[in-house]
Amino acid sequence: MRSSQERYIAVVLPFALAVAALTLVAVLSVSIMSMLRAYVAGESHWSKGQKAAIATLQRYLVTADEQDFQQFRNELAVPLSDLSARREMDKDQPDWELVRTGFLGGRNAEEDIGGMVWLYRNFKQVPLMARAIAYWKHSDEHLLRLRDLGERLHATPHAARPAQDVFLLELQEIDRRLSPLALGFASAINEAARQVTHALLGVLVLSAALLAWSCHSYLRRAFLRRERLLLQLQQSQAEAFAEKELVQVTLGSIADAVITTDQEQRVSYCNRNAEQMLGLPSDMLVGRPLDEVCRLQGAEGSVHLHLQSADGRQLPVDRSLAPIHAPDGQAIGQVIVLHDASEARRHAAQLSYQATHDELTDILNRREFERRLCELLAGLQEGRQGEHAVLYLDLDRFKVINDTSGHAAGDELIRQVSQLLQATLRERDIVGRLGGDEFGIVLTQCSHSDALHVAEKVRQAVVDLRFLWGVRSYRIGVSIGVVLLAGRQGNLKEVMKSADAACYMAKEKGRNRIHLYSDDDAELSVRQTEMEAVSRIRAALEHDRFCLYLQTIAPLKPGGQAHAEVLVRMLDEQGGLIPPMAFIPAAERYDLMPLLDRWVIRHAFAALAQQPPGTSWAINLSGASVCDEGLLEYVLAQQRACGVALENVCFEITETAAVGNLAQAAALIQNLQTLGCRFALDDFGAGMSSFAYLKHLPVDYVKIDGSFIRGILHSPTERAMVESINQIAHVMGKQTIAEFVEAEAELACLRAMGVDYAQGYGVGRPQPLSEWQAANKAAKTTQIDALS
Ligand SMILES: Nc1nc2c(ncn2[C@@H]2O[C@H](COP(=O)(O)OP(=O)(O)OP(=O)(O)O)[C@@H](O)[C@H]2O)c(=O)[nH]1
Repeated sequence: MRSSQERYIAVVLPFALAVAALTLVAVLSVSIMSMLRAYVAGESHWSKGQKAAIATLQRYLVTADEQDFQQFRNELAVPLSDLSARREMDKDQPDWELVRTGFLGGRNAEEDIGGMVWLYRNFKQVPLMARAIAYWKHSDEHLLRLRDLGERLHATPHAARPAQDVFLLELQEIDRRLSPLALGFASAINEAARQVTHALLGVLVLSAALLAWSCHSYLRRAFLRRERLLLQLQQSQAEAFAEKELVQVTLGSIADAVITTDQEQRVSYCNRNAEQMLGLPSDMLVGRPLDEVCRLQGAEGSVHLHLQSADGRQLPVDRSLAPIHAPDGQAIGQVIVLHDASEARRHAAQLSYQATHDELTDILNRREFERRLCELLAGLQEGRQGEHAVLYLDLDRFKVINDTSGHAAGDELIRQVSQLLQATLRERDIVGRLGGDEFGIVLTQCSHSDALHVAEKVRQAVVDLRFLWGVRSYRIGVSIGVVLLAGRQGNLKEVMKSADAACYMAKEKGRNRIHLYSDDDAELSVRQTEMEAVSRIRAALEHDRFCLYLQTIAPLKPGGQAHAEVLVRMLDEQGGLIPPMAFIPAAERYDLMPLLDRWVIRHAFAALAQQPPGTSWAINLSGASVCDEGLLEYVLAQQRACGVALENVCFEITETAAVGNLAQAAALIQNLQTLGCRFALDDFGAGMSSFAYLKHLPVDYVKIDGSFIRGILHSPTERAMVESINQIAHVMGKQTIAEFVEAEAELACLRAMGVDYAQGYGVGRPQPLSEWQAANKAAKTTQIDALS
């Protein structure tokens, strides 16, 4: 952008130049005119001198008066002086004094001489000037002749002069010559003056026209520019107005309070919401110091503040500040935006409450309970002093209330127990619902002896609670595990595990009692080992860390079809095999078998669907799965998912599982048989009254318990048992499978008895699925041949 000085120069300079040019032209014109006028005046003196010289010489010719002759000389000196001045000027290096003396002698004014010299020197080549000078130069010869004639006449004595006529004639002849030259010079000079006058007049007119034209175009441009600026201004004004209007409407309609201040922190604007929040109208706010009208409380620098309005109300607000800057960057105020945070903070408080409290009981949830316990343990780790205790509570036979009076009754009881616990305990104790009918209590700063008393007080309070639901009245008990905390002691996981195990022990020992955890409690350690196994099984289920093994069941009669039993192995985190005995008992005790059975069904079905047609596998079902009402649907869903032929699936259930759940087992067997599945009764003979049940169980195969097979070669009783099982099964239309067959002799004996199939190391060891697949492909037929 040009500075104002530059703009001023840009405007003024053309005019200054035009005026200077005009002035120059005017000065030049006047000077040249005055120089020409000097030459005209000089010519007049020259002519007068020349004329007077001729006249006085003529008179001298008659009078011979010396005075006349002197006058002649004086008069002639005028043109001759001009001549000498001119001749001096024509030299390369003129003597200016001689020039000046010459022109002065020509009766020229002293002040004109400079201009005359300048004009002569600079314009002698210019045609008009050159013409005048030519006349002037032509006169030289005649002037000099006149001088000579005069001198000659003077030198000739009067008497000796020739006839007067000779001189007179010569004089007249000179006069005749000089007169036209003088006239020519004068007219040339006048012509020059005229032409110069015209030319300068033209230049002047042109310059004036030029000046007028540039004035006109400048003014026109300036006028147009002004018009344009005016127009822009009007637009800009309209835009500014619209923008201001938009800002005002926007600020007025936003839900936050907007306040602007000036440099002195005085309110310069506030919108409608600001008026409401601050409790004063705008005209009472504008101009007042911000601190006076907007009183905020809260930590310095915090955006979460409380605003105290003029009428004393406290409003939670979030504040944001933004400085306002002038175009030069200087801060000229700020914008303060206050957001009414009541709703947001209420919502946040509610969310935080929900995240930390149990929905049903309003006491702490498990996560918050554990977080607080964790804090306490961290304090102990850091060396903080104090004795505390953790109580793990599980209501006894709570299920009964749910089952007899419904879930709503159970919920109500859980609520009442929560209130009871809170009422029984001190403020500073931590009470939370850990899930279901389990509660956790941390007795903070409570001596160990007191802790056991408090636990007992809690137990008693629960026992004393008479829960009424409709016409029914219930009394419940609670089993409590207690872990005493002091000094550096374990992490949260360990403490909770110990409390849980202690609670379990309280249950095991007959319920409604307190069990104090101690590290060297043998029963507890068994329980903890089992619980660890349970968590390992759960993790393995979650991460699919199981694999399938297969053990061949070979036919002992020609034409019989080989099949195989599916066995499951667990993998540890490193992929190592965990034998069934290390996890099946724990899975059975902690109700994980249905999950495990489902895992096997899903994977075995998928693998079997990929086998050659006619391949048949037996899958074990635990007692718990026999009672699993959803099992049938699960089997169907898996069949649909992988398309396995159910005719190739045989389920094995143990005799004890079947007998323990006879009705469910019979129903399940029938339902699955209808779909094409077959059934085998596993470990047959192990039970006390196996035969009595066999007729109620419509199985296809009976698997003779391995304990009998081991004795068939040496014990007549065992052999008789196997024979009778085999016979009775055949009579009932079932096929038999001998388990744990190891020796060739056993095989021969079983074949002789007419047992249909054999399974055991003597037939084939359990193999991983892939190995079994490869081996079975090749050996499928030869194995049968070898056995026959
Ligand atoms: N009404 C209700 N029942 C629940 C809730 N959460 C879990 N349960 C039930 O509470 C019962 C807890 O059973 P358990 O603690 O295993 O058994 P119990 O009947 O108390 O018997 P023991 O603990 O062995 O003495 C289960 O039947 C759950 O379905 C709940 O929020 N409301």
